[in-house]
Amino acid sequence: MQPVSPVVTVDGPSGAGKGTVCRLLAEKLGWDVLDSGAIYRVLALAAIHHQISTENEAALVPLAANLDVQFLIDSESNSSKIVLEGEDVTKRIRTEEVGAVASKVAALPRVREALLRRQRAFRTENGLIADGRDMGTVVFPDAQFKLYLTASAQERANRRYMELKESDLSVKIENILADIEARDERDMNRSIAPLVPAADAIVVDTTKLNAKQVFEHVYELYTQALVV
Ligand SMILES: Nc1ncnc2c1ncn2[C@@H]1O[C@H](COP(=O)(O)OP(=O)(O)OP(=O)(O)O)[C@@H](O)[C@H]1O
Ligand SMILES: Nc1ccn([C@@H]2O[C@H](COP(=O)(O)O)[C@@H](O)[C@H]2O)c(=O)n1
Repeated sequence: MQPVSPVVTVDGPSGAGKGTVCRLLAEKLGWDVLDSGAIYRVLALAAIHHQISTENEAALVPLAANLDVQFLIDSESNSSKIVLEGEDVTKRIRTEEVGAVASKVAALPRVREALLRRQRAFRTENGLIADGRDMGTVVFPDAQFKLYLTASAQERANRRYMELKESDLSVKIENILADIEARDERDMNRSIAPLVPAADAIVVDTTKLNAKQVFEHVYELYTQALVV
C-alpha cells in the first residue's frame, strides 16, 4: 500500500491567524503550504477581469476549471508570488473587495467542485500545511492533525486594520468589521462546505494570544498528537 503523505489542516474565519501559523509550522517542519483562500481570491479577480457576475455559476465553473494561475516562489526574496493570466496579482488579491467576491463565488457548489482537484494536487510526500475553510472537513478529511483557529470578530478586524492602514490611510475599522461579519455569515451558512470545525479538529481561540504564543501552543498540540 502507498504510504499516505502527511497533512495538517488549519481552518477558521478571516483574520483568525491561520496564514501566520501555517507559515511558521511549515518553516518548522520543512513542509509545503496550500493557501486555498488565495485560489478563491484569484478566481474572484479573474471573474472581475472578465466581467462575470458572482451569480453566473455556468460561466464561473469553466473559469475555475481552467484558471491560468501559477503559485511561484521568488528565489531572491524567498516570498511567494501569484501570477494570473501572466500578471502578478500577489497584492491585488488581498483587498477586502476581492475577499468579498471570493466568498460569493465560493458559495457555488459546482465552483467548489471544479477547484477540488487543484487543491488536492498540493499534497506531496514532502508534507502539507493546508489553510482554508474546509480543509479538514472536505478537501483533506484524512489529515493527521486538524486545527480550527478562531478569534472575536472585533479582534480580527483590529488585526486587519493594523495590516491595511500601513498602505491605505483611508481604511476604516468599522468598514473592515462589517466586511468580516458579512464574510463570516456567508462562509458559515452556505449550503456547501460551510465553515465549521471538523468533528476531529482541535479548536484554538487566538483572541488574547499574540502570533508567537499561538504558534507555540499549536506546535505543542501537534507534538502531543504525534505521541498518542
Ligand atoms: N495572534 C495574533 N495576534 C495579533 N495579530 C495577529 C495574530 N495572528 C496573526 N496576526 C496578524 O493578523 C493579520 C491576519 O492574520 P492572518 O493573515 O494570519 O489571518 P488568516 O486567518 O489567515 O486570515 P485570512 O483567512 O483572511 O487570510 C495579519 O496582519 C497577521 O500578521
Ligand atoms: N478553503 C477555502 C478557502 C477560502 N474560501 C473562501 O475564500 C474567501 C477568501 O479566503 P481568505 O482565507 O483568503 O480570506 C473566504 O472568505 C471564503 O469564502 C473558501 O470558501 N474555502
